[in-house]
Amino acid sequence: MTSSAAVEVNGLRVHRGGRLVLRDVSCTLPQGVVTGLLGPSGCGKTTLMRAVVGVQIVSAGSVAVLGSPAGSPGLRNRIGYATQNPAVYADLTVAENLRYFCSVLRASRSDVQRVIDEVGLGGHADQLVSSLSGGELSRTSLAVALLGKPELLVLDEPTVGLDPLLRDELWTLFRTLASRGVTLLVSSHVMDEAARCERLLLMRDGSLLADDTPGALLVQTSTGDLEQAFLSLVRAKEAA
Ligand SMILES: Nc1ncnc2c1ncn2[C@@H]1O[C@H](COP(=O)(O)OP(=O)(O)OP(=O)(O)O)[C@@H](O)[C@H]1O
Repeated sequence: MTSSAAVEVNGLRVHRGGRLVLRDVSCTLPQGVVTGLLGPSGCGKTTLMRAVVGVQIVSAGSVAVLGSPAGSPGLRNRIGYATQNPAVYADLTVAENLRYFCSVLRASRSDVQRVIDEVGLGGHADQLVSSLSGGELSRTSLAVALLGKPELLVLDEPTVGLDPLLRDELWTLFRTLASRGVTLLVSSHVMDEAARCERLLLMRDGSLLADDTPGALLVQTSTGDLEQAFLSLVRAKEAA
């Protein structure tokens, strides 16, 4: 593992439900960088994220995270993971959930207010989670992932259902965190989010089509936008 790599994935192969859903995936996540994981629904984004977090049974290959094998007990408090289906308690308020997870993680109590402010949920802190909108719920899940100042954040479609203003604010937060040295892996199936990432992993049908900067992908494919670049890479692979 190189010193600047927070995550190194080598020859990762995963079966789910008897099907091969990750096919020899290899990639590197540089430390302090926002890496976008993009590709169509069902291509394997969540599965790759689960492997990085260490909750996915793998058939072959290796995943090293912050210098240790993924899933090592010592990594637990160093990684924040926000899933697509928020794992928060519906019958507690936003602040109660955060106080609960704060004690589970043994994070500082002052973190609760910090993360509420970071995700813009100040007006909803005392609201029951069961009454939140979809976007507020996903921001609550993101707030939980931010507790304890993790070194690696794995965020599965954190901006789904958010209006453009909130999306913009969250991407600004992601870049601020990265500038402090946090490594972020952020999935999306919306190509217009790709341009906001410093690096991109483009995925299709369980394989990586590209692991590069948005600018380099445009140059490599001689295209003007990342949607076209993705299509060009798909066609090149099919023609090969
Ligand atoms: N528990 C499971 N059992 C069997 N197959 C599964 C399971 N979970 C996921 N899969 C399959 O694995 C493949 C990859 O799924 P994954 O959730 O990683 O895709 P994704 O790119 O994250 O999709 P989306 O953007 O829709 O969330 C899909 O074909 C999916 O149907």
